Amino acid sequence: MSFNLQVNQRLGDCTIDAAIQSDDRLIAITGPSGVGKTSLLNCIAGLATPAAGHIIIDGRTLFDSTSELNLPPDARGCGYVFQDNRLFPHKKVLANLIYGLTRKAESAALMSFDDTVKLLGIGHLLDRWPVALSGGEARRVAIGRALLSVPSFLLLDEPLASLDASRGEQLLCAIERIRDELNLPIIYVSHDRSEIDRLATTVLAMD
Ligand SMILES: Nc1ncnc2c1ncn2[C@@H]1O[C@H](COP(=O)(O)OP(=O)(O)OP(=O)(O)O)[C@@H](O)[C@H]1O
Repeated sequence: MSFNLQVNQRLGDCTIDAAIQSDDRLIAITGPSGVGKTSLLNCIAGLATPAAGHIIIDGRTLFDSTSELNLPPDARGCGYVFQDNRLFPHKKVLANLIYGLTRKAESAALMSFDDTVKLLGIGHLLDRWPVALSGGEARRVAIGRALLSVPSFLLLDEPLASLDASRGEQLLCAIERIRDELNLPIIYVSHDRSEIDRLATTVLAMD
């Protein structure tokens, strides 16, 4: 099974009570602003600890409150593309991209560096500083960096937010290819129903 998640968490006034099981390689999480979508991703990445539940991805248990198993973030193999990208501002795009790659055998890569750059259309940006990227360019670099880190699974938090229709369509096509060509479990967070209908058949609606 690709995903077997049950997460209970309380954050201030917000209570997360989420459960989903799916064999799909891409599942979507949707719901209104403030319902806890990002907090749920943080639990899956290991950046926050649920009060109770389990997180099992591709048969690998990352968290289980019953057996008190809680893998640290760097043992989870998570490629996390944050809403605000979080590129290293002091490294050029090329250095951001190879940051993860240099820590692992290049032969283990899901896709070669050149193919990743081509898929995301970022070849002309390699010598730029992050501060000189548009929102859509930075998002594509962040996805490239996550893919090149050879993740066991990918978390995409509102990846199309703040992009215009044409840039959004380009990125959606790239995500469809990642979904179809790489054998990688993906969790896609969005509040946009049309994006979700296009990408996912398994949807966790939080409310
Ligand atoms: N560490 C924390 N302590 C207390 N409350 C928190 C904490 N982190 C998040 N929250 C609250 O939990 C709620 C859920 O936040 P979260 O960012 O997960 O929502 P979201 O569904 O991703 O929203 P958006 O769609 O706007 O990004 C919010 O009310 C937020 O203020």
